[in-house]
Amino acid sequence: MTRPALSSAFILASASPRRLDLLKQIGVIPSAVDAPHIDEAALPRELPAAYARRIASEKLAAVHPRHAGAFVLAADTVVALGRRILPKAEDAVTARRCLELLSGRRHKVIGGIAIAAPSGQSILRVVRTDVVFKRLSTAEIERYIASEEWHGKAGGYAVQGLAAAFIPSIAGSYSNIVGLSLSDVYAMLTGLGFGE
Ligand SMILES: Cc1cn([C@H]2C[C@H](O)[C@@H](COP(=O)(O)OP(=O)(O)OP(=O)(O)O)O2)c(=O)[nH]c1=O
Repeated sequence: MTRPALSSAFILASASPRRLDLLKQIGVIPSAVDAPHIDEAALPRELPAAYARRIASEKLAAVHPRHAGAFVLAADTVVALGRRILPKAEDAVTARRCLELLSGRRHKVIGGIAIAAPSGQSILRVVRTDVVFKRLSTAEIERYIASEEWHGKAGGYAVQGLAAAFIPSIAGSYSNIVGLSLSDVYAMLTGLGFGE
């Protein structure tokens, strides 16, 4: 099946290959990728949704000025256990700690999406997906750690890989967990006149 490509200049302000693939899935082919470099530390007592919104908007603000006249999209994915923001796993110790916390529990994946239009107008959305993890044995956690699939992932897992075996139910957008809720991106882009 060929997907019709939508045509305005579109900058993806994200280094995430997942986000690039997700956009391609709905026929949005970025003309360029320009990754933001910002401080992603949470503020004291900052709640997960406020954090996702702030970071997505700061990523957009870091990249947008370099691309006047284009659509620019930035996003952030946060794994939240109650009021607690889990880290992006960059090492095995962090990934193991995340999996131990998620084991046998329900958590939220919160996606912040920020898009600027050539008109200068910009919009922000926060999208929530509920994810249930089965109880994980120590052996399951160690096998998952050995897979390295947790690397660079919020909350230390990737639903699009082996971790799918640990997730009996999801409520809400699946693509939001992977990195970008596609129905929300589509609604935001069409609302801003993209592809007209
Ligand atoms: C929970 C989960 C997260 N992830 C990924 C999506 C994001 O790439 C990453 C969260 O980190 P982000 O900070 O949202 O994004 P990033 O650092 O990859 O890219 P950039 O800041 O340049 O936009 O975790 C998955 O791929 N699968 C999952 O199931």
